[in-house]
Amino acid sequence: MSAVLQVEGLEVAYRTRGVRGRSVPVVHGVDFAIAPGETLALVGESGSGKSTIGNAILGLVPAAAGRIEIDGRDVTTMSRSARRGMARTVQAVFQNPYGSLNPWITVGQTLAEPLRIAGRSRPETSERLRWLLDRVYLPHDALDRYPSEFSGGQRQRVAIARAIALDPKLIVCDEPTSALDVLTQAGVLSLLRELQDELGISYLFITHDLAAVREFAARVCVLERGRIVETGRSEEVCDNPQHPYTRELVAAAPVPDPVLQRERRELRLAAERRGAASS
Ligand SMILES: Nc1ncnc2c1ncn2[C@@H]1O[C@H](COP(=O)(O)OP(=O)(O)OP(=O)(O)O)[C@@H](O)[C@H]1O
Repeated sequence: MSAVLQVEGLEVAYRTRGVRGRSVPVVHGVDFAIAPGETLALVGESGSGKSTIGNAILGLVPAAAGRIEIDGRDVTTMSRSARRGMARTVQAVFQNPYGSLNPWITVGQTLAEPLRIAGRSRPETSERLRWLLDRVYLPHDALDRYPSEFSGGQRQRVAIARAIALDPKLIVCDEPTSALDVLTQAGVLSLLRELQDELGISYLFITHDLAAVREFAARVCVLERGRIVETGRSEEVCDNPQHPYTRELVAAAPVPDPVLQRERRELRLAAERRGAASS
């Protein structure tokens, strides 16, 4: 099966400020691929270039050299408008659910925006909004509420709903749980996995958290100063006591997110009641 994402010889450099600004390379000849429905984790110390690679894939920073093929199309050579069109295929979930949602618009407006840009009709949009909320276990009345009325985990679920609105093939998850408490982290990861099983999405999972990698990703690339120094199955990298990164690993059993569990239960009961009433 052909890869959803193929990165070859990727180089990224940032320009320093000022009139004598020079180019500082931070990603050096990175290669990796992600298959349909697969999760690949990108781990490495702070500053090793993980987010820069994610941002290059999302078109937020330019590639200095190399290819980034998404769904068979090299996005590094695309025009801006063609690149914007790729938003249907590749989406992102970022670390901070407090900052990534516009606080001035309702959840309904947030989720409707990509659908409006994609030209969906009003009836299609309202049906899709309800479908999205069901997928992330939020009640339909969430549509009229503002981000400030939700917990961090619930906001991250809104961000996930927005990311899946247009059926993307790939989601770049850049530290999607690191701003959340431990209980909520496991809930968000289990939701991402559930969506992967249902919708076949691929994830590039950028993280420091090896326990999460072990739980969530089949393969992992270890990045050091902008270079991939190791690629392997996550159990090989995470369970190897000799590996320098395993020192960080806390053997954390997945912990259920109590809020997500309660909401799932309530929604299930409500659906059962509706079913009983209509039969
Ligand atoms: N906008 C920018 N302008 C200039 N340099 C940058 C910029 N963003 C990142 N860098 C530099 O690029 C290098 C890689 O940063 P990046 O954020 O990709 O690393 P990271 O592995 O994601 O780190 P962290 O885990 O802390 O998020 C670092 O040296 C960083 O200082």
